Amino acid sequence: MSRKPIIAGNWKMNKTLSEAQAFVDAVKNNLPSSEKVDSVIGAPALFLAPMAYSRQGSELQLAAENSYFENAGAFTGENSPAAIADLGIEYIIIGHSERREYFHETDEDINKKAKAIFANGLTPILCCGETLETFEAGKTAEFVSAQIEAGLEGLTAEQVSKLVIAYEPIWAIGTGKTATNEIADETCGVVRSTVEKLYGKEVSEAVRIQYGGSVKPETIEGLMAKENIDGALVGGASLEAESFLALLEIYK
Ligand SMILES: O=C[C@H](O)COP(=O)(O)O
Repeated sequence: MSRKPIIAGNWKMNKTLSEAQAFVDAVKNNLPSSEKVDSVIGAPALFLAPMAYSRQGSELQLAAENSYFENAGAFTGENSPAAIADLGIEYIIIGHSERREYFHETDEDINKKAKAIFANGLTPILCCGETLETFEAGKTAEFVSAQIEAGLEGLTAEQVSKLVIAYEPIWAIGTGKTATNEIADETCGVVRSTVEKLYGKEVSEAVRIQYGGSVKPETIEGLMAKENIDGALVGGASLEAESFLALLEIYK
């Protein structure tokens, strides 16, 4: 089965609105066709409404970097998935290791977010990945499998077949240490096998799995050639328009 690649930037807490708008202006007419690849930028919630307006008519898709799991209520400072969906954007990233580590998000929170995002008609990009300690102890497969099982709890087969999962070894994020293509593919394969165990072959063949962690324009082609890798979630190399476009060059 051929899965459409999805290359997603994750800006994290970077840029001002004027910088974000300059980025959209620079990339919006230079992206490959969405028939070949989904080209996505994950931006701070503050910028999503103006970016959704200025990307109109282009191939640029947008992601929020997080949301809450309730649609409304007394949750000061949180962003509603319903309000994000109303902006007309496509994805919400959930369970990034920075959210898990610095904001103490649990697998249970992340699972509730996945359900809320699907209920609002958007697609979650569900992140998983192990620490250096877990990697060095040879426990990556069991750790990542457990994160996936907990994250998918109660989702339907139809939902999971539309899901995007990002495997990001924490030791490779922002460190310049990309996992080798083989390690990245092997663990993306573990993710796919976990989905197969839970939902069967058809769903596991449909789910798209990204690798993330120090992906650069020079390294993306080798990663994308691997069987189990369907895309990339990219931090640093997505911040400049030129570099983001270079990540997509192989799809032009
Ligand atoms: O979400 C993106 C990842 O955390 C990777 O960031 P990085 O490409 O700067 O290593």
